[in-house]
Amino acid sequence: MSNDRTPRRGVLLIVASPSGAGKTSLCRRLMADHGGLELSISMTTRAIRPGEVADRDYHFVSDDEFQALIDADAFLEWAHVHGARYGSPRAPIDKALSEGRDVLFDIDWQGARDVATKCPDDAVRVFILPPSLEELRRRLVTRSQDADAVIERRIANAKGEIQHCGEFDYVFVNDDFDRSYAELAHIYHAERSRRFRNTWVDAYRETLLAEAV
Ligand SMILES: Nc1nc2c(ncn2[C@@H]2O[C@H](COP(=O)(O)OP(=O)(O)O)[C@@H](O)[C@H]2O)c(=O)[nH]1
Ligand SMILES: Nc1ncnc2c1ncn2[C@@H]1O[C@H](COP(=O)(O)OP(=O)(O)O)[C@@H](O)[C@H]1O
Repeated sequence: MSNDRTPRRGVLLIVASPSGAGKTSLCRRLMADHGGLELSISMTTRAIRPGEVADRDYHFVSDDEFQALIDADAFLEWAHVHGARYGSPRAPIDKALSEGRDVLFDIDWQGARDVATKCPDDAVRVFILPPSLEELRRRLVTRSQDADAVIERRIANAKGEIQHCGEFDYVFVNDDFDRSYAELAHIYHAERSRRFRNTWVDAYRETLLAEAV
């Protein structure tokens, strides 16, 4: 029997959380463990942080460049978040899906809602809650990549984001990192296995049924 598991229909796995809850760390590990998963690298008008790498973490662009991309309909979705603009470029997503790969998004609730409206069968939305707002602050301070005023703004925005967690398909609390990672990986594996995504099964079944026994 062939080991070919194509064609298949890709998952658009969206991970959202308030800033500091741990979504970037969880997404990085999921990417490292799964070769068939492509990270959607967003465009943003916010400043680059210490430790970030341009075109790996984000494509950093000016306001004018971002506007030109909106005008060219180059985003699957975009939104204002924490005073900057962020968007998911359409072309790499279309390419990954056409090649049968899955796409991982680290985007906010507005982007999650938009992608789920545009791609209702393929979007899978995961929301990550912090154990407490006090712990959220501790993580943002420990990460030490943002100025105090930026941290305060993110904490102030956290409640607004948490209010939207009811719109998501899956929600869990990121207390213990390894346990949370296992939860995210299980969600991804289960969603990948859904029958309608695995269109190769039709041909596989016929081969099995034709096998002489
Ligand atoms: N709608 C949307 N949100 C995004 C996109 N890229 C990042 N975000 C969200 O913007 C928020 C701020 O991201 P960032 O500046 O990296 O801060 P962090 O959440 O502290 O890592 C987070 O909620 C991200 O998930 C995007 O392309 N579209
Ligand atoms: N389960 C956890 N327990 C303790 N610290 C964590 C946990 N998950 C993530 N962190 C730390 O919290 C900080 C914020 O995590 P990050 O992944 O950057 O969050 P986000 O992308 O949601 O803003 C980082 O320093 C990260 O190492």
